[in-house]
Amino acid sequence: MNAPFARMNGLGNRILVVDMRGRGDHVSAQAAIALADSRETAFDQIMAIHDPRLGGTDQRIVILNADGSEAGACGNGTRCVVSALSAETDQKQFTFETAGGVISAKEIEGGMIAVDMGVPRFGWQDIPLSEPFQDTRHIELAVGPADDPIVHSPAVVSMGNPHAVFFVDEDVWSYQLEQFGPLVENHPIFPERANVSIAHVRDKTTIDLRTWERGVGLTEACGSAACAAAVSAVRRHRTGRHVTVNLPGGPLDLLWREDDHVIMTGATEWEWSGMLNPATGTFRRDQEAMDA
Ligand SMILES: N[C@H](CCC[C@H](N)C(=O)O)C(=O)O
Repeated sequence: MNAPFARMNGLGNRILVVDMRGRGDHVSAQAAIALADSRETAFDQIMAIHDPRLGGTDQRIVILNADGSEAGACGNGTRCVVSALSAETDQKQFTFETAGGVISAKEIEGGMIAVDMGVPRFGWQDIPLSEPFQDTRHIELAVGPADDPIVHSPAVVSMGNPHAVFFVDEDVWSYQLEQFGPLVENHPIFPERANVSIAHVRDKTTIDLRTWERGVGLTEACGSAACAAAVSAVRRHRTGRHVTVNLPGGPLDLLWREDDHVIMTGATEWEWSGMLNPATGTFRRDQEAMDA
């Protein structure tokens, strides 16, 4: 039986929201890879909406990367899920179970969606790292020649998924992230791999950010990386707790509240809808979308 899906994006982060409610199966890794390979459905994350299984949650979300691996968090995709669900009913506030923990999100004015991404974790076992680093604000890791590294000493944090953030002095576009991103993603210090970002702090309230996503590659936007950069900048005394993070696809508003929760607010966009086979990834677009 085919499942309805929508192609959406959160600041250019390409998301397929698949409605798996009322069924027992899953979107397979094979289907994910097939959909990622097809030009029309090429995506960064699949957000599969399943029936809830934990009390107090509205839905369970299974998040898949383009390589078929599972992710514990996806901020941009979570906003797309809220936008899709709130279009169905009058409900504006949701609580989701994800592999990375329970998160809540709500639609606010102007179609913007705010996601409570939960509490960042900084312990080396939480990220996880393969070696005990006590101070995860800077870990010993450098890319390039030892005497003149291209980037070095990233801050590391788990936002439900692992992140390494290199703070740089130059413009983020002057770095070949596509070259060293995969090396850092797969470095043995990260036993579960990592999402890799370069961050440039413009001023106390503004960060520019580019991300190489684990299991995906370069993306227009990565919401959990924006959270990772914002909390890391605070830990390094570079910014205040409320910042704008500029991603290639647009800005996100980030607030690290005093109760430790990280609130990420931004836009989403619906592109088109269709039906897909969750086992194989074959799909068809709705006729009206094709005629449009
Ligand atoms: N695009 C996502 C994150 C994807 C995470 C994924 N690449 C991983 O952790 O494996 C976001 O907006 O937060």
